[in-house]
Amino acid sequence: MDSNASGLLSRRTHPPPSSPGTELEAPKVLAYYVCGVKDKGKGLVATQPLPKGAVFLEEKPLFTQNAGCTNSNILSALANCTRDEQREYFTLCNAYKTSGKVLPALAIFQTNSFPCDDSPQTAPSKQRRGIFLTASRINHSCTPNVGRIWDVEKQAMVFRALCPMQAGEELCINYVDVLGTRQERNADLMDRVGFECVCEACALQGEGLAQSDQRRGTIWRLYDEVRMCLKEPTLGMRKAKLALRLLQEENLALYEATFCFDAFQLCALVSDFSNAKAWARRAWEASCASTGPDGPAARTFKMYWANPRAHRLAGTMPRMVLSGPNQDDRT
Ligand SMILES: C[S@@+](CC[C@H](N)C(=O)[O-])C[C@H]1O[C@@H](n2cnc3c(N)ncnc32)[C@H](O)[C@@H]1O
Repeated sequence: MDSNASGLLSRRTHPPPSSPGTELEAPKVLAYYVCGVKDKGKGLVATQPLPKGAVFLEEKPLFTQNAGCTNSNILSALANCTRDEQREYFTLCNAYKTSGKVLPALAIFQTNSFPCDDSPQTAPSKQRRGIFLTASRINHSCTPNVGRIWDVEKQAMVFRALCPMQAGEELCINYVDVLGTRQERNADLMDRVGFECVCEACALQGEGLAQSDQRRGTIWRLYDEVRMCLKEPTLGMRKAKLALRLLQEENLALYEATFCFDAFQLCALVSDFSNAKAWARRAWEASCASTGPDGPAARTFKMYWANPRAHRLAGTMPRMVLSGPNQDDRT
C-alpha cells in the first residue's frame, strides 16, 4: 500500500535499526534475567550492554488461542502442557484478580497473551494470541526500549533493543499507544489492561510533565497532519522533521520510521530522489531495530532506498528540492 484513494500519504506503523550492513546476532549468553521490579511485580532486566537492534529474546508460545476464547478453551490448551508449565502459567500476573469478574485461567490469558496471528487481515475476535512464559514478564513503559514482532517463519515472538542499553536496565515494551498525554495513556491502560503506569514518563511532575505531555500531544497531532500535506510538501517536510525532533526529545524510537517514511514519500512526490533515498534509508535503519531487517516494513523501505522512483506517487507533483535527514535528530 503506497497511497490510498484520497491521495493521502500511506503509513507504516511500528517500524524501527542499526547501521546498514551491520550483522546483529542474538547474544551468546542470556541477555536478561527475571527479577522483582519496584511497583511492577516481576520484570526483565538486561544482564549485559545491548546494541541498538540486538535480539535478546526469541520465544515460541506455550499455546495459542483465538482472542475470543473461553476459560474452558484455556483449560483444554493447558491440559496439553507439562505440570511445570501449568504451574508456571498460574504464577503469571492476573490483572482481574481483585475484581474476580473473569475466571483465573482466562484472566491470566487476557493479562499476558500477545497477538501472534500470521495474517494481519484476520478479524479481531479470531486473531491468534499466544502465551509466552518469559515474555509475559516484560512490563510496559511509555518510553519503551524494546520492539517486538511475530516472526511467521520461526513461529516465535522476537524482541529487540530499540536503543543501546546498559546492563541493569529494565527491558520494557509498550502495551498501548504512548503518544497521548499521561492522563490519556493511563486512561487507555486502565481501560485495556487494568493498571496505572509507574514508568519514568508517568512519574514526571510539574514543568517536566507539562513539557512531555505537550511534546507527545504535538507528535500525535503531527502524525495526522503530515499525511494531509500532499499538496504542500514543504510544510509536510517541516512537520515531519519537527515530529522527529520531538520524538528524539522524548526518547521515543518507536515512531521514527513512520515519519522518515512520510518524509521519503514527500521527496518522491516532487522528484527529489536524492533526499528520498536518504529518507528511505533512515526509515529502513529505524525499522530494523523494532521489527528487524526481515520484517515487512524494513523490506519495503529497503526497496525504496534502492529505487525511490518505484513509489506510485513519485514525480506526481512539480519538481522541487526538499531536505534530507539530519545526523543529529536520530532517536
Ligand atoms: C504482562 S504482566 C507483566 C509482568 C508482571 N509485572 C509480573 O509480575 O508478572 C502485566 C502486569 O504487570 C504490571 N505492570 C506492567 N507494567 C507496568 C507499569 N509500567 N506500571 C505499573 N505496573 C505495571 C501490571 O500489574 C500489569 O497488570
